[in-house]
Amino acid sequence: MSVRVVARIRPLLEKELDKDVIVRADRVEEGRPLTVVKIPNPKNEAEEFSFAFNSVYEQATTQEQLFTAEVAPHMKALFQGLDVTIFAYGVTGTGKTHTMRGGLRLADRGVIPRLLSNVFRRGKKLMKDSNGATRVNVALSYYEIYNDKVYDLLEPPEKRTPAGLPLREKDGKTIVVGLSERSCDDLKDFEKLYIEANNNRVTAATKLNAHSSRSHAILRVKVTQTTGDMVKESTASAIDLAGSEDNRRTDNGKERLVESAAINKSLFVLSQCIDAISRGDKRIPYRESKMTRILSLGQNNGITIMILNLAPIRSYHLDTLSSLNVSSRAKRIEVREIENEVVFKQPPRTNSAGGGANIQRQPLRPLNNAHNVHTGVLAAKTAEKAEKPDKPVKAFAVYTDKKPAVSARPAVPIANSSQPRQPSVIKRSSDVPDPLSARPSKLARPTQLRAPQPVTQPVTSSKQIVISAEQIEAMVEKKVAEILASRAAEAASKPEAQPVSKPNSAVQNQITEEVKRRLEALERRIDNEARNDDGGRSEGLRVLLQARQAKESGDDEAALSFYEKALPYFPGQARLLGKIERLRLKLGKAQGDGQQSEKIARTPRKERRRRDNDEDESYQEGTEADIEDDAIEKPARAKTPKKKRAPPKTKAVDQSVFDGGPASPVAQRLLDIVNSRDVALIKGLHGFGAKKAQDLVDHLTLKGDGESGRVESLAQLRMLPGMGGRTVERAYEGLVAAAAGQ
Ligand SMILES: Nc1ncnc2c1ncn2[C@@H]1O[C@H](COP(=O)(O)OP(=O)(O)OP(=O)(O)O)[C@@H](O)[C@H]1O
Repeated sequence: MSVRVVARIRPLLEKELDKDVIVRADRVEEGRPLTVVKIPNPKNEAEEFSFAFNSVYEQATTQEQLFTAEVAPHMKALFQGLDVTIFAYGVTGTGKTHTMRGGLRLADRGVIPRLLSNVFRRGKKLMKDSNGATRVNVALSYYEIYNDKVYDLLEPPEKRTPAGLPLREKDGKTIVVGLSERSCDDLKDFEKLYIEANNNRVTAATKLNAHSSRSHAILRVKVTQTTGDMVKESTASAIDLAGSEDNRRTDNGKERLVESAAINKSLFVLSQCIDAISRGDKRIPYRESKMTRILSLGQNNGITIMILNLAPIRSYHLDTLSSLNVSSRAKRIEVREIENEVVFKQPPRTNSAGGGANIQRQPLRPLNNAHNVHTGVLAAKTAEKAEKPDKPVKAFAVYTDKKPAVSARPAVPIANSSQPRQPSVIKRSSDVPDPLSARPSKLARPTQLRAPQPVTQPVTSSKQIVISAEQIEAMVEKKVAEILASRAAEAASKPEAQPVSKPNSAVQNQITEEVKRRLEALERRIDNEARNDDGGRSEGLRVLLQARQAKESGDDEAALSFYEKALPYFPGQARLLGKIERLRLKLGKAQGDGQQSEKIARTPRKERRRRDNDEDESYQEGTEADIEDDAIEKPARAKTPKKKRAPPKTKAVDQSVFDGGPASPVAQRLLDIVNSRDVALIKGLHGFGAKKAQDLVDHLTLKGDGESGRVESLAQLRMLPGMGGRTVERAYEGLVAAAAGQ
């Protein structure tokens, strides 16, 4: 299922009563729930932007209403073994802490105390209903991320070390090493702990909020249910993020500015992660901030609810628009709804006969991943009941009121939690392949909770989600080990080949050191590439690495095969083709199917050089040839200012295509690329950089997903911001040249 994103508009504060209200909740149709936030276009007040969410809560919404609609329905799932994450996001002073923590009066209590109250109540009921056969334990940990450092809030501030607590990845989850955990028996226990811990949290008065949170606060509520030797554990995480701040408005002093920079940076990384996930990128920059590592949006299993807090007044206008944009994209993020595994307690170790050091310990046996009955059944039932829309609608919708956008492209209201949700509505059909946004699919869930069973196959996603840095690391490590092993075997099988004066192991060491050094350089290079990757380029480089490794180990057949596999990632790359050709010759293979090789051989050197220069600049910087020749032997090349590339030489272009004339096939191709809104694709256009591509996509996104957001002609494209001068012509000529070179 997708991350559920709901918006909450806070009421006016006393000092704001005379201020101009510009944000309002709306519905797509009379009689439907509130699912739309409307806000004027800052550049044209007559125009209004609309952002659709799963649910929208207006100013008068009480704490209880929000909790009942958004959090309470997931408590059952928590006890069935699913992790639940709720986080508040928004600009400073918009009500995140109010939503999560709330006030001291009963009616003002926020999501966190209500959640705990619900957990204790359910736990007690479960124990009672099972006549004591099931025990439920609740344990808390509470920490903050302040200036990108993690501090335990359950420990007094004197105990903090300057570096804070380290993070580590374990079983696919990020854990804070050395974090304390306190068992909690009832609400009173919790409140005492929570109030004390909050006194340790860094807050300060800023111009925009008298009690501004200067840190992200993460409360983890671990629920452990024990029945006999069966242990089920799940965690509810409630996260109160610090708010982004526009320091032109805050008058922040030096200390506040440092905090603010850390807050803004982590929130920026979060928005980058959201963008990358919603685009289907392979690399998600989670690791660039501790907050995103911990939040692991889209990587964590279970249920995730994002509460976007909004202030309704004009002074927040641009900030509100920016957080509306980010959160709208967050709705595209899919999370896998998988319960945590049930484990069996270890029998106590004894020294009796049959035991002893030689006996292998029985490993903890995961139960079959029994899936969430509640949401699964509910979803299935409601999907049946739900009236079927004519066509699936994207979850994300930004549109303006200028056009009859609502009816033209109805943002199907995604049901409020108080109503059954319709996951099928917001999903793309699985049988329509969408290469631009490969997303992890939801796992099939059985409809019945199964009895404990012996180990079964672990459930895996049907699609590859991301190749993580760890996986790449593991892959490279494995390769290094393989090469070292094959070198060792080679050396052992040919003792006569070793110089007599050198002992075998010394030569081996020398070789392995060399191989290691070279592979490390390659790994570093690939890591760098992966950081900047926006397409299949790092995948291509990974294949090239394998080719290089195969060559290192003398396996020319495998090397050739890997080089050939890499070719689609770098089509027409002369050096790569040259390598393939040389290897083919060396292996005595016919060139019949190597048409490209022939083409290279016949292409005059000058022409080849010219074409190489016109090729995608990104490949020029990261070619395998570079890896071999430069990255290993030389330190990273000093960055010299990029020379402006000369536009590719093409035949005279018919100017009418730019002035509203009929679109040629190339013009249509250009428009298709632009309308794909895929930064990676657009960036590949001649004369486009990452920024220009991103700006264009942002502009189109703001215009909405309807007709007004599509570019229908090159003349129209030329009118868009940043598309002036010869930008469009250059992109067009680049495509003409590419077509001619094919
Ligand atoms: N729904 C609400 N009802 C009443 N008052 C609210 C509501 N939401 C926010 N407020 C008030 O608005 C002010 C700012 O709210 P809060 O401190 O929760 O903002 P925040 O988003 O957590 O800010 P920061 O990021 O700076 O910590 C507080 O005085 C709070 O009591």
